[in-house]
Amino acid sequence: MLTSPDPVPTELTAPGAIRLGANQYGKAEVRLVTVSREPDAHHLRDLTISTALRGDLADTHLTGDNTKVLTTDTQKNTVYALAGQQPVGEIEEFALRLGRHFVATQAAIDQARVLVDEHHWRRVAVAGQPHPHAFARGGGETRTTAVTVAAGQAWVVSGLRDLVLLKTAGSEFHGFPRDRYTTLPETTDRVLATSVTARWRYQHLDVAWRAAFEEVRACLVGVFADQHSRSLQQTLYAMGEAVLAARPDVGEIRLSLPNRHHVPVDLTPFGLTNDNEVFVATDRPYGLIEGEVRREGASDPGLAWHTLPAF
Ligand SMILES: O=c1[nH]c(=O)c2[nH]c(=O)[nH]c2[nH]1
Repeated sequence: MLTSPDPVPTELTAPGAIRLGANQYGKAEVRLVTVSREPDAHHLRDLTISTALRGDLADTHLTGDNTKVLTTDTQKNTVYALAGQQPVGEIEEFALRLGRHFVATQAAIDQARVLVDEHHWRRVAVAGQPHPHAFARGGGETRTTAVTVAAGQAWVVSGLRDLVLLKTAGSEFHGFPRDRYTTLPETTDRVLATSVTARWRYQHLDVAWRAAFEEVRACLVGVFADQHSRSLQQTLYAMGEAVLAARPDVGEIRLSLPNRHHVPVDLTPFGLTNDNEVFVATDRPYGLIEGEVRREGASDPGLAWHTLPAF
């Protein structure tokens, strides 16, 4: 005999209003390369740009009426068109131009988010001379910005990622609790390595973007190199503290520091000693140390961090 299934609790079956939640749309990872051809040398910029628009976009979702949808194809074209009208300048300036363009020209759009990554190329040297128009991709480090434009306001969070740092002295790690599962030896002399992702919020827009970026980067690198580290956590805080001390225009900084472990290899099976000179660099798993360092009394971050991650 067939039995009817257990009744489903009514609160799970009762019809409730179904609504559209938060949404945004845009073109992700538009690749833009510009060459400015000056008489003596060419200058190269290599950017990846993502746009995302928010606003009165219910119709396209609910009825398929696209009258308020500035197409993602148009957003991509706008990136190229604005780059063609004047030099892109600093990534923050270009992101602000793009974001302001979308909010100013589209009645239905009240928020634009623009992420820009800058990829580095170094001018090559040939016979010791800087070449006028040949470049080599400069490592993996990327300069980033995330700009939000809304109702006459704008917020800028700039940063970097894949800044790989390593030091062979000045790093200890000990004093941690040992339980029945702890095997990690204490160390007073270890290799410390990480790949820095950093994002910091500017409290206003009147900033010399490149100089500010260089100063923040120099703080991060300088502290990593010079601080005597008792943990990557201590290093994270010291890096953030140095940035906030150097840059009053930065309200807070967020850091993500993977611990790229360098483990001394046991050479005793080979009848050898390892005097802290031979390591295996392991890629996973890795410790991941993350945190924010904030300034008391910083300005309201508004929508600044809502850009990150993209959604
Ligand atoms: O700097 C460190 N912090 C940790 O929390 C940790 N944990 C670990 O295994 N090694 C390290 N190193």
